[in-house]
Amino acid sequence: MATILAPPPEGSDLRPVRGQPGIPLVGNTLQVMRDPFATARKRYEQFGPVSWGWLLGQRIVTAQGPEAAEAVLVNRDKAFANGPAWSYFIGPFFYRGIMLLDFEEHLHHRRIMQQAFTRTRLQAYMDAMAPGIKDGIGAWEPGAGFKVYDHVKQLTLDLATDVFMGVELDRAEADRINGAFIDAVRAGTAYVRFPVPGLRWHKGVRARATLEEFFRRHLPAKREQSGDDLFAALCQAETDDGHRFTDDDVVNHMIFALMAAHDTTTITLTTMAYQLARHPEWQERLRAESRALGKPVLEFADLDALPSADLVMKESLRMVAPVPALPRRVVKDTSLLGFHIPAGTTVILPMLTNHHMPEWWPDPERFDPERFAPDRREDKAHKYAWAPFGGGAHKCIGLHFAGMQVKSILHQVLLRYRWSVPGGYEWPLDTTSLPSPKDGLPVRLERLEHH
Ligand code: HEM
Repeated sequence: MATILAPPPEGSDLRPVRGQPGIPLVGNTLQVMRDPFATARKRYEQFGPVSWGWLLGQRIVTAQGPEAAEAVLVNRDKAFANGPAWSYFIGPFFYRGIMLLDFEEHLHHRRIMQQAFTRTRLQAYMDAMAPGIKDGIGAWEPGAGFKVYDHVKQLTLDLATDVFMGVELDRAEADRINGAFIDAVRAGTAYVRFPVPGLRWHKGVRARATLEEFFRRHLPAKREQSGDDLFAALCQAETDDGHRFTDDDVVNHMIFALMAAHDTTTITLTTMAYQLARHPEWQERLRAESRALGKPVLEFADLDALPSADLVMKESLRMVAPVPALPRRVVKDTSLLGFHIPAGTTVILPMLTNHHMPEWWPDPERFDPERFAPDRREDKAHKYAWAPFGGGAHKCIGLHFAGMQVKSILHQVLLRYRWSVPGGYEWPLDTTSLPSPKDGLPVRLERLEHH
């Protein structure tokens, strides 16, 4: 039975949001988790872009499509807040991370943080990660059943110690910090979960304490010395008018940035590896481009010299958006595409399924990187048709960093290895948390003799 979320104010020409809410609290959670694509499609066909239902213990309005995404992300009336919406999912572990701040305060922090993502800084991060990539992938063992996801996850985690923390750690300490980091992320990204103390939740809270203690201990030294890592950059970041981060800010932002950077890049690289295994002609095309560069390590100046890698990265981010949904809390009554949304509602932008809408993407299930080529540019159908990095005030601050890291890793891997999957293989994509292959994406990895 279709019901309305709330009646629009008398005399307004706004429409009520309709939906099939399901059982209170639980609602459509299982269907959405199991098959977000089919569920989104059905809702869109039944109710249009804006509908509501119970999801993950809350009354949730799902706002589908790029037009809704634009309205919410641009947030002209400041009706949509990040903090209360994201805190519900990740608050205890990523407390006061920049994505959880709002409005004036967020802008203030964002201006300072921008200083850690300047061109000069990015160049230094890129140089810092090259040796770690070489060692990391050099240790990969060729053969059948090589799990791409697990190896890439480990690699990005190891790189985080160099590029993000810049602290020399003995193995035991590195393992302890990595372990805490994994627990915090796992607690934070477990989508099927309510804020009830449970095992994962408690582990996450303990992990948060370990990370806080770690960063606080190293902070005085970082304040003293300059360095090419993000930790040093956040310690030194200063706006033109002299604003800097407090010690607490640095700790909170470091813990959040580690999380924001890690799983997202891992998912992007894994999706690219999957598509390049299924489409060997694309893998060869990218390899040829990398070889043509004639150098084993990608440099900052080479970032624009891999156009096919760009196309494949964009198409992979379209097919599997690493952040599958962006939540916002409505802080004052507002309207969205002519629908009345009362204060207190949580609105979700489903980026994962938006990228598969046939209204905006011809043949959306087809891997077709050329759709982003200059003569086609299907993403130009709407400014928010392709929005894996979000948009508006909270648009991903690390998007160039992500491109740099993905390309640096891919370049070295393409020169050293070839990989394949059996014909007809399709990965089992788990969409209950951040999207990832349930089987870890096993490939046959082959070492190339002359790289
Ligand atoms: C392909 C990889 C990545 C994807 C798809 C991605 C996606 C996103 C998205 C969708 C948001 C917006 C969230 C919202 O509006 O609620 C975001 C925010 C953010 N991302 Fe990324 N991200 C990636 C990599 C990174 C990296 C590598 C870093 C850090 C080096 C990073 C740092 C951040 C930060 C700090 C924010 C919060 C910005 C703010 O609230 O002002 N991300 N990211």
